[in-house]
Amino acid sequence: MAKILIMTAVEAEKEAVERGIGETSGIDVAIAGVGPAQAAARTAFALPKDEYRMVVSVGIGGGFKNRAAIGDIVISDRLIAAELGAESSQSFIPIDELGFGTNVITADDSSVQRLSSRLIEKNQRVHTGAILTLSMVTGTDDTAHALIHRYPDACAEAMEGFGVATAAAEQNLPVLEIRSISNLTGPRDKENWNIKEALASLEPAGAAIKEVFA
Ligand SMILES: O=C(O)c1cccc(C(=O)CC[C@H]2O[C@@H](n3cnc4c(=O)[nH]cnc43)[C@H](O)[C@@H]2O)c1
Repeated sequence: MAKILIMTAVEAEKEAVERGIGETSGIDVAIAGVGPAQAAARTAFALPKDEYRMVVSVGIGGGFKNRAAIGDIVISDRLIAAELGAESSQSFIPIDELGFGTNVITADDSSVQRLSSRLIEKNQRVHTGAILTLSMVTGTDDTAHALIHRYPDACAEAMEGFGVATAAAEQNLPVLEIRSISNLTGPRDKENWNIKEALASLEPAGAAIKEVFA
């Protein structure tokens, strides 16, 4: 049976996910690197190495205030390249409207729901919604508010999901993104990042991927 490919940005995320998965031959976890370009390139490089039926981008991320708190898990129903488009004096114009492709890749709804239910059974706090992919961590309330204004269903932001999804889509493979929240989006405040708690939440995420899909 074809396998599942999980892409994490860094080794610490990979190790956390692998602890949750335990022993299995049906899932490979690979390092995507940080940022959408490297994530797309590394995913495209990994996919021909085996036969895969699904790709999952997993890692820590920033939660939008009042939508996801530190330690919570967000599962994407839409993976969005939040900055892919053009700025105008009036508003942001997404690349779809410019006629050059899309900045939204949609996840399979039943996969999102099954994974969400499994994580709730594991007593995780779970949200489903859009996850934004950015090249720069949001560092002001103004930017966070502008992003929410542009994407009202956004729950979290990170830097790899749309890159991973773009490589998967090129192979007509379904994709999911799962983020455990390490920080809230807004003013840069490293003291309030809790990477340890977010990495701990990636373990049940890995276990749930295995139990639901593998
Ligand atoms: O600003 C710093 O000093 C700093 C220190 C440690 C890590 C960073 C990162 O930018 C990590 C980016 C990495 O983690 C994901 N991530 C986590 N939170 C966010 C966020 O609020 N916005 C975007 N990305 C986030 C991201 O996917 C990268 O893999 C900075």
